[in-house]
Amino acid sequence: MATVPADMRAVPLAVAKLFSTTALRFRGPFRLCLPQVGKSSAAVSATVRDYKAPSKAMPAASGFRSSIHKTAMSRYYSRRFSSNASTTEEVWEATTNIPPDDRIPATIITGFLGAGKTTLLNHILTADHGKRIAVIENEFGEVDIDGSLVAVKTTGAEDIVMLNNGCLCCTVRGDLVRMISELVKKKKGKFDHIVIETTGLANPSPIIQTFYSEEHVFDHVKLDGVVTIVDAKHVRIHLDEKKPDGVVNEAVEQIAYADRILVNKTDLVSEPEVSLLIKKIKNINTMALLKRTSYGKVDLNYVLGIGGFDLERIESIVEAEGLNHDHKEFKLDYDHHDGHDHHDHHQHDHDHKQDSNKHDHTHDPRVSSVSIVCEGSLNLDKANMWLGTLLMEHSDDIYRMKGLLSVDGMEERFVFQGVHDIFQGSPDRLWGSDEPRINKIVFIGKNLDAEELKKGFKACLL
Ligand SMILES: Nc1nc2c(ncn2[C@@H]2O[C@H](COP(=O)(O)OP(=O)(O)OP(=O)(O)O)[C@@H](O)[C@H]2O)c(=O)[nH]1
Repeated sequence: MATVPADMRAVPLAVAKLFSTTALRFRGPFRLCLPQVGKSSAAVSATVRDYKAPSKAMPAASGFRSSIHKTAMSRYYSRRFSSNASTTEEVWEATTNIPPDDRIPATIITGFLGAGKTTLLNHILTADHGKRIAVIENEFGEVDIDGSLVAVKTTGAEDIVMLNNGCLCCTVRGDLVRMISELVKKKKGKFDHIVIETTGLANPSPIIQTFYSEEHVFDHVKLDGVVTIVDAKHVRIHLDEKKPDGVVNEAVEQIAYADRILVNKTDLVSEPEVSLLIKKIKNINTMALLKRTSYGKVDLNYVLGIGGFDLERIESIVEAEGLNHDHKEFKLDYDHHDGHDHHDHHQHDHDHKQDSNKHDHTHDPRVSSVSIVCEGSLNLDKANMWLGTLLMEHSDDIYRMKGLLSVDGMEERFVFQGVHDIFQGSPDRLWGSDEPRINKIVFIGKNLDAEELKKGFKACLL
């Protein structure tokens, strides 16, 4: 089982502490790190509790192939891991443990069987965006690799590795790690971006976690975003499918983890059907941006280089939450002066006002988004305890979260993002002197108790 380096792990783990002056990445019992009041602070990245590593046993034949595709050469722009970690000496030492962000960005393309993943991939590979793209494909069963990927022929793959019979989220995650490691070792400098196409039955969560839990991957590759392509014609059947307790509904999960959602095959359905579907999708994930597409035709900037896991982008994401650029009807009616939440129930109410005939609650009701928008400043200790305890107790159910917080005594805003038990946080820019201190948090997950979350948050306010 790969672990994070010892110097990153060597932190006391006893106390739940979220905001801190140190930048650490660790596993073990939870510690969140809040800033020490009066000191500048740096990023923190943490794994909340011990992560269950994938089995190292390789299946006899497992489901990957990788290839590097060339289009025009382009310069790769590096970005820092976290924005402005102006630091004390102690902090500086810690922050040096976090690799500078010249890591290779990786995009996960997910979506149910037949939704159009390969079609989108081909669009990406044949478009003129100047990026050299390494592709990792995960297929179930035997496939004709040359036949199934048109772009291999048109762009010329430098290297193809293919493995079959396994789902990336289950048995072959070890292969993903190995493949990324090999790409980095043997081909670094020859590609600018990695695109991973999952099988239609993959749950994105373990794949996302691989980018944080596997040292070799984390050090060289950063997750750029999860793009979920949805079959507008058929997805509803899958979203509505009742699964036995404990069995994942992949179609719902794929939507829940997404940074970008492409509602594809819009040529096959009527406009009202698409609108209704979009409402269902937004009930699951209010955070992702969404576009309608046909044959995966989308501006590539919309799916590549999106920084879905970057702390620097948290603001735009929490600002945009519910305000989908493609579908303005999902704008949520924030009251910036009274703390309140937006939950799928709220969204349902909202939708019903617009169309009272459409009672469309049939997706897995356990997966939803909760947003909290509230002015005020948080007591440091209470916030640490609340968020720490929340993740300790519910990290399995919290798929993704993002937030921007005002902490009492801290001059900067604190931004964070998390996936289950993985937490990254950092102070970003200073609050403006006249700027209202508005906290914004979005949770996406299973069985989220909106009232409880709201109550817990409010109890941390001064
Ligand atoms: N009408 C229509 N067909 C589409 C569209 N996008 C993809 N298709 C077709 O849908 C079929 C499945 O597309 P793929 O791109 O192979 O889907 P996939 O998600 O990779 O499929 P799996 O790998 O089997 O899960 C193909 O025949 C595509 O040509 C679209 O927007 N409209």
